[in-house]
Amino acid sequence: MTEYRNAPRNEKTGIHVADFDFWYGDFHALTGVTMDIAQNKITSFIGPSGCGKSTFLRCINRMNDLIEGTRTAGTMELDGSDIYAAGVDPVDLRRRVGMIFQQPNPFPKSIYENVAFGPRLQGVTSKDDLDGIVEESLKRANLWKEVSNQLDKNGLALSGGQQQRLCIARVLAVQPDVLLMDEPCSAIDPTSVQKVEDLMYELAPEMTIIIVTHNMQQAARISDYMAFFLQEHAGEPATLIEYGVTSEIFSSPKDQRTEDYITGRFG
Ligand SMILES: Nc1ncnc2c1ncn2[C@@H]1O[C@H](COP(=O)(O)OP(=O)(O)OP(=O)(O)O)[C@@H](O)[C@H]1O
Repeated sequence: MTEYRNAPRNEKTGIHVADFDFWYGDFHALTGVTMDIAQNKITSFIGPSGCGKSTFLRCINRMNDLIEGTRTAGTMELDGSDIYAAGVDPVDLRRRVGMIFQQPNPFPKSIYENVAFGPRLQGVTSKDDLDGIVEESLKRANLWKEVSNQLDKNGLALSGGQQQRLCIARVLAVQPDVLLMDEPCSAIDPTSVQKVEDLMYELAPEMTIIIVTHNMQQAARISDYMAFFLQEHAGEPATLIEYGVTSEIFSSPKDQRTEDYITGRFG
């Protein structure tokens, strides 16, 4: 293993991954991923289309379990506990490891109900407690000011950027340790992009954030660490090529393939 795929130095490890492989049925999508993802920092996953970024992201909260015939090999641990151990409840894992998708996907319910949904499932019943959680979550998602006087409005009636922040509020309401974001800004307007990026900065000190992005400028702006994935040959699994401090990868990539990608020579 090349040294530059190792853990960021002087950081606490949030997610430890070693020799991790993933298959969709017979299709071997990812191989040999080894990385320690820093706790309470922002890490971006970059790479050409189809190099397994989203697949790997979805392994972290076992979303791929929902796809028939998938399997994994290797180690993936959250705060030292095996994510794939027999006793792990994927629903509980997904509360700790929240996910935001490219297309905002609020429930067709009121803004209030969207945010209160998770806490209710966790057994919060008091109206005062729920009111408090809804307000706090919407504030943390930078949406409160825009919606505080219309909490009964259907979440789907909001703009795309507001819907995305509503989805973030919905995740924050159950107090996750990790936030996975799969191209969260690619379907929203530039002003909302700015708001989501501001929000990521604000949240990072208290949670581990991982973002898949095709936007190099965004990766450079927001991420502390960056991981470059590549499927080098068609039909062969993709893998992690280079991983490290974002500014260092941009200024002096150690692998020629990383350099070729970030300078726009392919992908
Ligand atoms: N549900 C699935 N079943 C079978 N193969 C899949 C499935 N989802 C993705 N794949 C395949 O796994 C590989 C990795 O796909 P993935 O979506 O993880 O890549 P990506 O890097 O996130 O791509 P993009 O940047 O285009 O979103 C691709 O070859 C893709 O076709």
